[in-house]
Amino acid sequence: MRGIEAALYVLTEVSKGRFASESLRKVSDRMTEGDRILASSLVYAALRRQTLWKKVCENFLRFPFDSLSWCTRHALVIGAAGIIELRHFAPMVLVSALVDEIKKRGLEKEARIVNAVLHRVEERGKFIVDEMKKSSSFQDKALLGGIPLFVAYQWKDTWGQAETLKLINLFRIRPYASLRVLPKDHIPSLVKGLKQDHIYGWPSPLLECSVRTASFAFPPNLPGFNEGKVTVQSESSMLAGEMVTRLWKDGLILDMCAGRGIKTGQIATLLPHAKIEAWELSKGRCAAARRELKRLSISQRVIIRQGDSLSMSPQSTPNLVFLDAPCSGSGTWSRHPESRWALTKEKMEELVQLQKGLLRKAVDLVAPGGLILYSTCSLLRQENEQVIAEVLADNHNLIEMSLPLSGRHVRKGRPWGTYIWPLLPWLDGFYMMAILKRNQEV
Ligand SMILES: C[S@@+](CC[C@H](N)C(=O)[O-])C[C@H]1O[C@@H](n2cnc3c(N)ncnc32)[C@H](O)[C@@H]1O
Repeated sequence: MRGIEAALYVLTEVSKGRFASESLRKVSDRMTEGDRILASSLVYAALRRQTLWKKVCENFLRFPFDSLSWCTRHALVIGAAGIIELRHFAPMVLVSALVDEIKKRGLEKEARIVNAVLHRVEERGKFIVDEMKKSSSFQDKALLGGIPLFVAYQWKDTWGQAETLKLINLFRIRPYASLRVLPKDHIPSLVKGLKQDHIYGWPSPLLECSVRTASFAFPPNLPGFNEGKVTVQSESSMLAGEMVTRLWKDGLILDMCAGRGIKTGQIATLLPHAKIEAWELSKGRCAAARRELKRLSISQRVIIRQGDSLSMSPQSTPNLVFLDAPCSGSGTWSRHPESRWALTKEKMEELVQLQKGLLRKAVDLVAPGGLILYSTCSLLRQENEQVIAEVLADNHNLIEMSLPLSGRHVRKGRPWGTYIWPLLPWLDGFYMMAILKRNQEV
């Protein structure tokens, strides 16, 4: 498969709700190394600033962009991103390959449109983008940063314009992979093994069990991966798991949203004496979580259950509830740029209702005197402080417990909880709040 064909395929998969990285991985063994690099560069350049490329193309269209077929829209976005952002290959080679792809699908008229528009983008596109860079308009800055406008305005309301512009720029940092290494005495041999694979890795100054790499992709055959000693996980995610282990004293830990079991596995590895029950709605993720726990050799110690946490009953009353809530993922938008464009105001409202429902359920379930850790990988106040505010308003026996987090990457929520700011390539944006359910009603 050629790189340009693969890029079109991946954008089609993304529009069906799939992750770009997974879709790229699916076709990677059908490509040469050069085509793999080309496909991945085009896909990420296109996805990071999709609305910007659309806007540039609209300058040269006489009818609405959205009236074109999906495939043509993808070709235009890939073409504009490639021509303006990627300087290492000839634009006309890209344009003719994209035109051929559209022709192959029998869309002769749209192929002519792609050809005409992308030639104009080649002549004028860079100038249009340079003019936007000079503009002081907030809207242009959001477009250039690849942040959906309604989110940029919500951040502006929360953090103010100056902070929001800094945050938008942080989303241009290229994310790198960090590795959770447990037991941590495996770190030296991992670093050595990575070096043999030409990957630079070094122990993180932030977390004892983390190794940072300067690699974007998941390095296959990591030394220690099959034995469960190494797991790809962002440092913010590791911090959330670590907070659970710091809050635990005794009794059952209930993980309400286990996903693929990444944090569940971390918690169970760090707390060999804790009893853990983990729930997950999705059948596929539940199966992935079971595989993950097997890889870590801890399947015996964790009960994984598939079902809706809004209506479940755990086997006993938990002393600690971990609610790693489903969210917009806005803190991980550097890593998963496709999620930026999947979020709509309506989707956001649905998520907020779900988050409130799950948090209310956590409050009902946790033992008096017990704790809840609420976390999201979102930097949107609606999914964080506002969810907490509503649940706290209905339950006067709940209070915030402070978390042992400090450093330049830590920010206080307003007024509750703590944000991890995505200041470094290994840190996603995260929010966490520990809640104590007091023993007596007040
Ligand atoms: C943020 S992810 C969890 C990530 C996970 N803790 C990890 O570290 O891999 C949220 C998860 O909640 C699940 N979910 C959504 N609604 C749910 C519900 N009502 N009950 C249980 N799980 C739910 C989603 O399928 C998703 O896997």
